[in-house]
Amino acid sequence: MSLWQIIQRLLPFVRPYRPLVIATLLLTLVGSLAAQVNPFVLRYTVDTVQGLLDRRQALADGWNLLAWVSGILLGKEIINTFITFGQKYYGEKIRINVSSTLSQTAVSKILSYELGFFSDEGNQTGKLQTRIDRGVESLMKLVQNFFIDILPLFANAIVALVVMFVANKWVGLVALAILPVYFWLSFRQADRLQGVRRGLQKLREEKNHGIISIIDSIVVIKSFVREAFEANKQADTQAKLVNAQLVTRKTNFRYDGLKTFVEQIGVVVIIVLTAYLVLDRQISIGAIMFHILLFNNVSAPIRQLHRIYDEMNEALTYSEGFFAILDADAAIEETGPLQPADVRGTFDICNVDFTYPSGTQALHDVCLTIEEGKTTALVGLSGAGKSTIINLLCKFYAPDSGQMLLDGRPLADYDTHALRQRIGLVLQKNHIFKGTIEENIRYGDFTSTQAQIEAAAKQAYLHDQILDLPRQYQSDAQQLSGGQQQRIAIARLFLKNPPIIFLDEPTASLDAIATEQIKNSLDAIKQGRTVVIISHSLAQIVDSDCIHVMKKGRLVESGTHDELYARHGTYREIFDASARSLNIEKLAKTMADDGDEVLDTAS
Ligand SMILES: Nc1ncnc2c1ncn2[C@@H]1O[C@H](COP(=O)(O)OP(=O)(O)OP(=O)(O)O)[C@@H](O)[C@H]1O
Repeated sequence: MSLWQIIQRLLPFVRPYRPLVIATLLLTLVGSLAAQVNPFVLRYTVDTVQGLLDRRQALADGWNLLAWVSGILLGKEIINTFITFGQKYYGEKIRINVSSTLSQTAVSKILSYELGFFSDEGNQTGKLQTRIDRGVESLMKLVQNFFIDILPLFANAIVALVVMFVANKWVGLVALAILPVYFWLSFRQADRLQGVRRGLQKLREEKNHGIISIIDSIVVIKSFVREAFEANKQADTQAKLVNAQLVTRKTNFRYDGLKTFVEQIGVVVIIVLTAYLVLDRQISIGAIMFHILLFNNVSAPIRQLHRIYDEMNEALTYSEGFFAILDADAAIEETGPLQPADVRGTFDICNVDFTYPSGTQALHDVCLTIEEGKTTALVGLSGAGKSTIINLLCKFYAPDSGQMLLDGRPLADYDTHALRQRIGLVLQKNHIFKGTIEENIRYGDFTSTQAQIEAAAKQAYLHDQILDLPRQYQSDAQQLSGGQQQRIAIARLFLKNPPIIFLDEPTASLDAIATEQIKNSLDAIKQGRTVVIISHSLAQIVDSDCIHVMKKGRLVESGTHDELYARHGTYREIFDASARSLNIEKLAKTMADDGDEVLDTAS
């Protein structure tokens, strides 16, 4: 991306602040004119003092001059203070507002993207966050450089250069001759840093991703005593980062030294030249100070040139990554025109193939039907593709090929948001947001009253446990146990009250009593709704109306529990293995013995 392209991309974000931009530009112009007052005043003072000395009129006549000069310089400084304040404040105001709009735009964009966007390697947590943070930060530096640094400095430099030329063309030429060397050095410096900076960006993303994954997996790390291993992994990235940062600093220091040297050559040449011109009686003695001060006005911004150019290059690097996030239009979730006012919930999946963006083909030629108002179970070993089917039914992903119909209409034709409003999804692990229990349950329906929230918590068998907490519904939801968090997800489902329900291992993290309670609650809510349930616990699915059995991404069997059991196929294999793992014989014997005891006592 070129600087011009970035400026064009930034314009729509800056445009709402047009009056502020104009005010800043005007202040800049006035400020750069005011900055030239000092050399003029100094030249006048030196020449007048020299005249007084030549005419042997010393202090008595000098007071008047000093009073005028001090008045002009202090008056100019007072005006300058207001100009600088206005310029900086308006510049900052533009910067802060544009930064906030950019961040908000990135957040809104990300929320509109499909799940595949987040599984891309460059968009993992931490990496994405670094790209947004760094991108906005760099773009803001660009806005700051332009409105707060470059404009005033360069306006100053140009005005000073013109004044130098007007005063004496030879001095003006010396000042002008230094500039190309300075520019050339600054550009070379920035170019050398360009490659390193791209590397730095990647390393910073990697470092942040690494830290976030350490926090996410801290329990596993500690339980396997892998602290040293994880620290080493980070140390490797850190070492590369240190190396890249040192290269950057070394390059900077080398070029900064060279540039200061070139600048000092300019100062020396101007002193020698102006002294010669004074001795040759071409200019007054005050002109020496006049030109040195003006040259300072020219070289001050040029001294900043590399920093500004550098930051601009940084902005180029990081803004590419940032705008790539804003521009990922291909990742925007697809939607259709159909508003499912009254969905019945019959899903027909025909010859569906599906491959995740990572390249894993999870479904092969799957054909199945999910009937409205019935409970359908998906059964299969881990990785068989059960959750993938739910992902497709929720339109989180689109199939590679084949047809997916809801109530006879292509799923793709449905308005995605409206469709999801009618689907309740409970996963094995559900996200609990930072906030109170009440806020987390209300996520299911923002319009619900406290009474409705409590009713949902009661249905999820969570209400009594909440009442035992010191702050009850206002307690921090993230501090709840895994099973309690699961019940929050189920309470959200009750509150949402959707006609279609997808349950992916909904009771996996619950204890036996809670599993039974929740099963009863879910059995109640299932009535008259279309339910798809995935569970490794056969007790959850034996009484489903239809069971589809998946194996390695393919549908291998379908039928009721009795039909599939009798078939001696994959379902029977899974069933027998489950029974063995539960030690059913022993359990049955214990229950039978207990039954005998009860009978004996009765007789
Ligand atoms: N987000 C993803 N990106 C890439 N591959 C994925 C993703 N999710 C699942 N897969 C792959 O797709 C295949 C099917 O996974 P899926 O989660 O549908 O299986 P499952 O039957 O639900 O398994 P489990 O019972 O363990 O939850 C697996 O090989 C898995 O590795």
